[in-house]
Amino acid sequence: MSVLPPVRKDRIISQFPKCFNKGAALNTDDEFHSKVKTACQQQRTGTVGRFKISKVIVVGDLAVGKTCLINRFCKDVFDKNYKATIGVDFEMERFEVLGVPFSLQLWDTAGQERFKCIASTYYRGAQAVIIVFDLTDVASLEHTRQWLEDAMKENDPTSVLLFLVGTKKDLSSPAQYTLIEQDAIKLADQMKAEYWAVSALSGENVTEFFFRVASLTFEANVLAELEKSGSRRIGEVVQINSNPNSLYATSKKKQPNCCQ
Ligand SMILES: Nc1nc2c(ncn2[C@@H]2O[C@H](COP(=O)(O)OP(=O)(O)OP(=O)(O)O)[C@@H](O)[C@H]2O)c(=O)[nH]1
Ligand SMILES: [Mg+2]
Repeated sequence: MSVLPPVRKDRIISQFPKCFNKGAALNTDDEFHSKVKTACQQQRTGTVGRFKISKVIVVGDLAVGKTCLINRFCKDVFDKNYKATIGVDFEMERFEVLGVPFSLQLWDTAGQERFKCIASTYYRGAQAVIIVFDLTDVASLEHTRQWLEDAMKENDPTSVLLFLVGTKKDLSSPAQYTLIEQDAIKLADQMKAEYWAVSALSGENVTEFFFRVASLTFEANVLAELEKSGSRRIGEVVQINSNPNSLYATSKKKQPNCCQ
């Protein structure tokens, strides 16, 4: 019996969400991976959908808008007053991807230097890292390299999905935006991160961005499960017969009876 309420209707993902910019995307596919689609149809996603919760950490300079970004998505609110995050906070978001339940644990970390040592103890075990900068503050973009380095000290760079997100899009003029976007795309490419530009105030691209995070994380998880299981089918119970005689009995049956 499930104790959880059904997933909210606006958290159901049935189509592969598009990237923001094809020049700085983790993948440019139009659909979920065919292996992933088949595994979901056949309910062979293993631990994904049953016990697995994927950890996502959100890092970046103070006041770039990490908390506002998360709050816009999770609670659909925006607070214009700055309240620094002390240490960390987290939100759980439940999705249904291709019919499979999937949860993200979003860790909102503090950007202020004095809370950084507390926050960094929560970096470990992330499946996705969201590095946030303010589109109106070029220094915050420059600092993203350091945030990436710190986050990667605690994680396996080969398996973590990276996102570079510019916030406060509503505040930047088109000319200012074009300039900073060029640098951000270059940097995202070097980091092997996917670039997004959003506004927590207007909500522009916020849902699209988190759907993309959920879908890419889900896809990576299912592919990893499929790989782990190798040729064996995920979810299949391998039965090992504990009676050694049964093996003998089978082969014995096949033996020609030489006494006849
Ligand atoms: N105009 C505008 N302001 C924003 C946006 N996002 C955040 N802000 C403002 O920027 C300030 C800082 O936002 P926070 O989300 O608290 O920043 P933070 O990155 O969580 O800061 P720390 O917790 O100290 O690391 C607040 O005053 C917000 O109202 C946005 O998209 N547009
Ligand atoms: Mg905060």
